[in-house]
Amino acid sequence: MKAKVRILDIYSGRYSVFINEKEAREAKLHPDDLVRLEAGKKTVYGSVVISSLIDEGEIGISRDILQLHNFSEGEVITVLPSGTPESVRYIKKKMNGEKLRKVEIEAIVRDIVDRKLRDIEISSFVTALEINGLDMDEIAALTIAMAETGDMLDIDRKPIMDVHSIGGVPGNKTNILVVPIVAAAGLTIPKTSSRAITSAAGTADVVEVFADVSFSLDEIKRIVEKVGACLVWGGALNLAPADDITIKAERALSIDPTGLMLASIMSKKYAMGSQYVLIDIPTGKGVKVESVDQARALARDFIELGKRLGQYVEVAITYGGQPIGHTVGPALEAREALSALMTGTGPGSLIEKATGLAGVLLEMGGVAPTGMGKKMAKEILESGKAWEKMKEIIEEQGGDPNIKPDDIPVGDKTYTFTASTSGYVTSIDNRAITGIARAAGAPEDKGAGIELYVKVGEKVKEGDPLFTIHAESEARLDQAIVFARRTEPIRIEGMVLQRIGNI
Ligand SMILES: O=P(O)(O)OC[C@H]1O[C@H](OP(=O)(O)O)[C@H](O)[C@@H]1O
Ligand SMILES: Nc1ncnc2[nH]cnc12
Repeated sequence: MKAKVRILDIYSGRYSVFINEKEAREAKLHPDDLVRLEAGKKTVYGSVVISSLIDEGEIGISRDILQLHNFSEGEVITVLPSGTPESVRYIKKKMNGEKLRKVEIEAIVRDIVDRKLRDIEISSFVTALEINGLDMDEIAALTIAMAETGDMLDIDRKPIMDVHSIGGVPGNKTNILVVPIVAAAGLTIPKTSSRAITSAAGTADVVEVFADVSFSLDEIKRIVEKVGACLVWGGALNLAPADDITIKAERALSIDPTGLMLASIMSKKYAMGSQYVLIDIPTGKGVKVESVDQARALARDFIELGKRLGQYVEVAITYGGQPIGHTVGPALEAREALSALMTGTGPGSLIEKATGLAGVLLEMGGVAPTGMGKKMAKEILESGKAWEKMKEIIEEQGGDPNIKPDDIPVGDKTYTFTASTSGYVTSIDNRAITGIARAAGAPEDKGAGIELYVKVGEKVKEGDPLFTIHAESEARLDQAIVFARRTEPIRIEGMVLQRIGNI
């Protein structure tokens, strides 16, 4: 059918197309059916919403659809039903535990990017990958398909360095220190990050507190050519666009299937033209990788995938048994990261990890002799050179380079938990800490999160403060308090762990 475009001020996070009830009946279209919109040479897919608010002869286009193509008000377009895409059959194959061929993986990725697959099918694909996994041939095919369905960055500098954490550990603001340290040593490091996937704050969520993170490829090229680095959100770019679509499903389910994680991370690195990549695998209880053996196996996969993509990859297995530093949540983490850069000091776990990772990159990039990288990274941090570089990055990314960490607002609804007994802290539960910060509103509420006053091994006295929850609303604070009471994230030697009666 032909219809006149009516642009609707609706933004729902779904690609909805609104059709008049009578016309939908005549065309045998039902709610959530996939339709093809043809405007000249451009084809866009959307899901049907039936509405009497739309007149006959009109088609309502949501703002989400406008992001895919700039339809104009009153433009006449063709609307056609679209059958189930062939790639759904391949998703079912993976659900049954079968190996996918390269062409099948390419079809799935193309249909994800073209929005022919809806959220429900994408979630099924992500779930099938979580349950049945991918082998290295499938991962390589997925990585290349993800990269090649988007744009590529071409920066005329060598070598191009990169760092990426697989995440999972709360408070992991480390790369906000690593990037300026490495760039201050003269290396080029165009860093893209995702927003939170399983945690309460992804690096992009934290940087966004004090600078813009959404840029076009041309803007990134300009920033990186000027200051040697950036700290941006990969999702704002058309780099491996299938990645950010699948991340949405991962975030909703709080899962990060290993094969998809490898493809997702490495497709972005490939598209950014990175030649030397350092992957951080936080390892410990309650994170994505719980044992060193698992971390080694994953490291081998990253290195092998890098070889197939023509990249030199090294992996650092890092301690992920408790949160990094003392803060969790975008604004609180931004304060801690900026303060460490500004003063050259901070929590041991943050400084040690950041200078350790930066040191590896300095050696990989050939600016530090083998074994001397960490020392050089520490000197760059302590001398203030990393902070100077960070100020350049902040300024180029539209932030205030004279920002003071304490100027950053944090949630003013607070509640502090205290020690119920005296003793040593024996464990801090990563999952519970993330759950509390998320219940408090992070990462969407930037000021929400947790300030930790103790770490594993420290001695506390009964009544000492253990952690403060910050939230932006009383309702969120109450939810976080309930979650914290239920999970008791900080364990102290001598504590009664459970009370069981009436069995
Ligand atoms: O912890 P979760 O949310 O699962 O993982 C997502 C985080 O891990 C990576 O960190 P980085 O950008 O390398 O610092 C991603 O980019 C993202 O910020
Ligand atoms: N970009 C990304 N995609 C998937 N998993 C990740 N873990 C950390 N970063 C990730």
